Amino acid sequence: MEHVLVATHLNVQPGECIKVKGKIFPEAKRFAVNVGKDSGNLMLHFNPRFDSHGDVNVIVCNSMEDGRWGTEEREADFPFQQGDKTEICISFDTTELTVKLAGDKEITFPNRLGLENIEYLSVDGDFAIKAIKFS
Ligand SMILES: CCCO[C@@H]1O[C@H](CO)[C@@H](O[C@@H]2O[C@H](CO)[C@H](O)[C@H](OCc3cn(Cc4ccccc4)nn3)[C@H]2O)[C@H](O)[C@H]1NC(C)=O
Repeated sequence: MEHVLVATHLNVQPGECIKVKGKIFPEAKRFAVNVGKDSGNLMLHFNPRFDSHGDVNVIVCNSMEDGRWGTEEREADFPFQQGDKTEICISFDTTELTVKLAGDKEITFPNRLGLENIEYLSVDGDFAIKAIKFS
């Protein structure tokens, strides 16, 4: 997937929130929000798939360590629609990450890398960013 945005040299602390607001393309196949240390060390690859890799309307979450993917987790909820505006809020602590989604849905994912801060954010795929907010 092509990068829509890459932010580096961040210093997001546990309990702080990374808010990504934007619009999903009308014909979107997939998009991803990645947070971690750098492009090869991701605490979370958050990847909603509308129709990609044989997945239809599934959120795939994974981690990446030294360029190698971890074990995927697939979520039951899929609060996304092609063409819609959406906002996700990622926060973390030493044990897990929390992704707040529209409709008060929430997804958690283990902090497998045990990172104490987030230095890297990228947004990839069929998504037009409106705003990024660190709070
Ligand atoms: C059933 C046997 C094959 O399993 C499939 O294996 C595919 C290839 O690993 C899985 O698709 C990959 O899943 C990853 C998350 O686990 C990512 O979503 C992959 O796409 C995003 C992506 C990022 N990058 C950049 C990259 C790649 C390597 C190192 C550094 C950056 N390349 N592809 C995406 O290609 C796909 O989710 C997986 N499907 C299942 C059902 O397990």
